[in-house]
This record gives sequence, C-alpha cells and structure tokens, in this order.
Amino acid sequence: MDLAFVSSPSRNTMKVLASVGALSQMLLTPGCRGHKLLLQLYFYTRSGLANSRRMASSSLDQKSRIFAVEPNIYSPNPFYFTCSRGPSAPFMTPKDWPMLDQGGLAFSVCIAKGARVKTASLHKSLGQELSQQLPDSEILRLISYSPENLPGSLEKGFFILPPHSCPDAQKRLCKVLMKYPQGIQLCSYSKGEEHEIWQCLWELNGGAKETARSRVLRVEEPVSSPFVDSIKGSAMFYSLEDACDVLEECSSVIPEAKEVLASVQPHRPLDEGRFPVIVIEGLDATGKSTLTESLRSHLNAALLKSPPDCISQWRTIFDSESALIKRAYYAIGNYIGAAEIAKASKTSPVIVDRFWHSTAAYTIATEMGGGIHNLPDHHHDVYQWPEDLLRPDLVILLTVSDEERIHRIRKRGLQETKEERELEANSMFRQRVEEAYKRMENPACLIIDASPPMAVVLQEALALIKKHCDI
Ligand SMILES: Nc1ncnc2c1ncn2[C@@H]1O[C@H](COP(=O)(O)OP(=O)(O)O)[C@@H](O)[C@H]1O
Ligand SMILES: Nc1ccn([C@H]2C[C@H](O)[C@@H](COP(=O)(O)OP(=O)(O)O)O2)c(=O)n1
Repeated sequence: MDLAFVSSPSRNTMKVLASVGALSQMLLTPGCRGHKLLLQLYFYTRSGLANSRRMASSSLDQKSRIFAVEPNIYSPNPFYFTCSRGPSAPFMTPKDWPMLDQGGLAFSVCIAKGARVKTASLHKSLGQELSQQLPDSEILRLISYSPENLPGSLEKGFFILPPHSCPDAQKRLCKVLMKYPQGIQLCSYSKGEEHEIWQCLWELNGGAKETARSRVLRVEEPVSSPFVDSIKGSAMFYSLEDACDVLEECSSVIPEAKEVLASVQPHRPLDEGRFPVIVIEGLDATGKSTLTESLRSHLNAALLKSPPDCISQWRTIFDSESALIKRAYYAIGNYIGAAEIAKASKTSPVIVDRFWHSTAAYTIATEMGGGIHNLPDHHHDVYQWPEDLLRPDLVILLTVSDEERIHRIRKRGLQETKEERELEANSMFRQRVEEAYKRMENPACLIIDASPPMAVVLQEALALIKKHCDI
C-alpha cells in the first residue's frame, strides 16, 4: 500500500471517497476497524482514478461480461452495459444512465451459474427476500453474459435501485446477501466526479470488501436478445424430455414431481383419433369456461383442460416454485393432457380449455419485460409448436377489453390468484400475454372478440369450427 499517497490524498480522491462514503460506512464489518477499510477505499479509489488500465484487468473485465437490465420506468428497452475494456471506449455518464441521473447508488446482484434447478430456486428465494427487505426499492431483473458464449455464460440476477430517501437500503441489501456467501456477485454503481459511472465489485466473505473498480461503458442493444436466450434455457420447454429432466432433478426436494412424472404416458400420441380437437385460449375471465361448456353440449364433445385433472391437485405447489419448475409442470401437463385428448378424440370432438399456447404465451410475457415491442419478433422460434406434442385442429383465442375483463373477474367473485391480480394491475403484462398468443404459429390462433353476449360468441365459435374442422 502506498502510504505516502494515503497521507496526502488529492482533492479528487477525497471527492470520490465522499461519494462512496455512505457505502463504506455501512459496509464496515464488526471485526474490521474503520481506518483499515478507509485505507482499502483509498487504495482502490486511487487505483481507479490513476490507472484505469490496471483496473481493466479486474476479474470482471477479464470476462468482458455484458449486463442487461430489463425495461423499466427509466428505460423502455432493456439497458446494456459493460466495464472498461479499453481507453477509447465511450464511458457512460449518468445522463446516459437515467437510473443514476439524480445521483445515489444502484446495485447489481448476479447468481453464479450452477445446477439449474438449484440456481433457479436460489434466484427465486433471493428475489423474494430482496422484495421483502427492500420494499421501496425498484428490483429489476438483470442478466449478465459473455457475448462470445451467450447461452453458456448467462447468469441471472437483479438490478436494485433504492429510493434516495432510503439510505439504509444498502445495509439491508448486504444483510440479505451475507446469507448467501457462495456464488453471489455484488456490484455497486455510483457517479464519479467527472460524471462517469463507476462499478465497484464487492467480496461478501464474512464482511463486505471492495475488490475492484471499473468504469461503466454503454453497450448497444444486441441483435439477438439475451432475454430470449434466457427464456429458452430456463422456462420454455420444446420437448417432453426437457421438461421431465427438470422435474426429475427436483423430485428429491419436491416429492409431488414424482407423482407428476408417474402420470406421463410412455407412448406419445401425435395425431390419433378421427374427430377434431379444438382449443380455447385467452386471458382469465375472457369466457373460456363459459364457451367450452356451451361447445361441449352443442357438439356433443368431450371437454378436457390443461393441466389435466389427474395432476391439478399439485398445481398450487408448482405455482409457488421457481419459473423453471413451474413452467416444467405446465409443459408436462400439456403432454399428459395430450394423451387424454388423443383417446377422447377417437369417439367424439374434443374441446380443450387452455393448452400449449397458454404455457408459451404466459412464459414469454412473464420473462420479457416492458411493452410489446420487447417481445421476440414475429416468426421467432419461441412461437413454434413443439414437434412432439399433439397438434390441435383449431385454436380459438378469446379477447375482450381490459375494462370488461376486470368487470367479469369482479362479478365472478372467485378468489383471484396472484397472477390474476398482477394481470389486473399490470396492463403491459396483459398486452404481452395477448400479443404472444397472437404470434403463435402452426397452429396460429383464430381470434374471436368475446365482448358480445355469450350466445353471439358461441355462434361465432361454431361458425369457425364449421369452416375449419370436419364436423
Ligand atoms: N360473453 C360474455 N358476456 C358477458 N359475460 C360473460 C361472457 N362470457 C363469460 N361471461 C362471464 O364472465 C365471467 C368469466 O367467464 P369464464 O367463462 O369463467 O372465463 P374464463 O374461463 O376465461 O376465466 C363469468 O362470470 C361468466 O359468466
Ligand atoms: N396449459 C396451461 C394452462 C395454464 N398455464 C398457466 C399460464 C398461467 O400462468 C396460468 C393461468 O392460469 P389461470 O389460473 O388464469 O387459469 P384458469 O383460467 O383458471 O384455467 O396457468 C400454462 O402455463 N399452461
């Protein structure tokens, strides 16, 4: 340590120290005396200011990782950044980074890649704990990746924006993270004296210690969204095997996973039966149950749903798990449902209340934030039907206005699920689900405006069925 430097710090250094002062105060560990930490801060601060090239060789820079923050109130598109990789790179200023425009601190928390079920569960419990401990902070989804190896290097985490009025948010964040000493990377972000943004990497081993500083650089939005890659690796399943692998991996901790797996038929029907299979899709309270029941009696059809009755008793258990496990359950539910559909279609038409399109549309809408412009482009792989899943003859999507749907939910008076409450509160999420439904292909959804009276909706559905199915 350069003690001469410490004994006569420059004005610049003092200013930067002041800006990280609040953080250092809070990060003092019980066994660590104040002056020791101050010396460390001098050291890293000086290194950052005087020798950015040296800092460029920090562990973060070596990996050249890119961080992507989901769309949020400050940025309608995902926000991409990295750390200093060369002197000519354009540094980011708080103006480029609206989240820090008003000053203050932001944090990123990344969860190291590990066994996928464990990592997904850690992500979920950490997210829940952060929301509980930092109720006033904006907690956004963050992914970090190496551009050379996107799917293989992808790590998930959170980007946290505490309110300015809450200085102890930092302390609370560290308290949560100290419980997870392994595999968690914490970085803080603050404005420097020349309006540049600094990323500080903290080691959370027993106490919090700053280990590297780098300047933050802006990165252009990549052509292929890492958020879409993240969906494909963590919540969307395009084959029964993929989804079963996840439930097998978690069956030692979730015994119900074994029960679900036991309901999977070894033989996978793809196009058995003679009678048409008609799926009714739509957001909650668009009238699916009402229409499917009417179609059942008009067409003398079998009425089935996905997830099927034989596994629906465990639905709430899987709903409370990580996205990976929850969506694996619904994906498998479609395959178990497909076996029932194939059997029933040998003797009558089959009406199905929700199927694969629900699984895909809700997953895509949940994992992609912001407006519908952030959804994967039309014809993207994510909108394609799984090759090993029975393909219905017709899929009808019911749509109604937001106001009418909410009116119906309230009139129905059943207990709302958390997701329904979110749908009610979050019109952007509703729009993403509906738009994702509309982008599905092979088979695509045929849309019926379900706002008119039930009898009118039924007649429209019957007309479509007559036109597209052999009935
Ligand atoms: N076309 C319609 N016009 C008015 N109300 C309707 C119509 N279709 C259904 N409803 C009512 O809206 C509520 C939600 O319908 P439901 O069939 O349960 O929707 P979903 O199965 O899509 O959740 C129910 O109270 C139902 O009676
Ligand atoms: N085949 C299915 C059916 C439902 N889902 C998921 C999609 C959403 O997360 C919820 C929607 O369920 P919701 O409780 O609104 O469904 P119901 O209308 O009550 O059947 O279930 C699915 O992923 N796949």
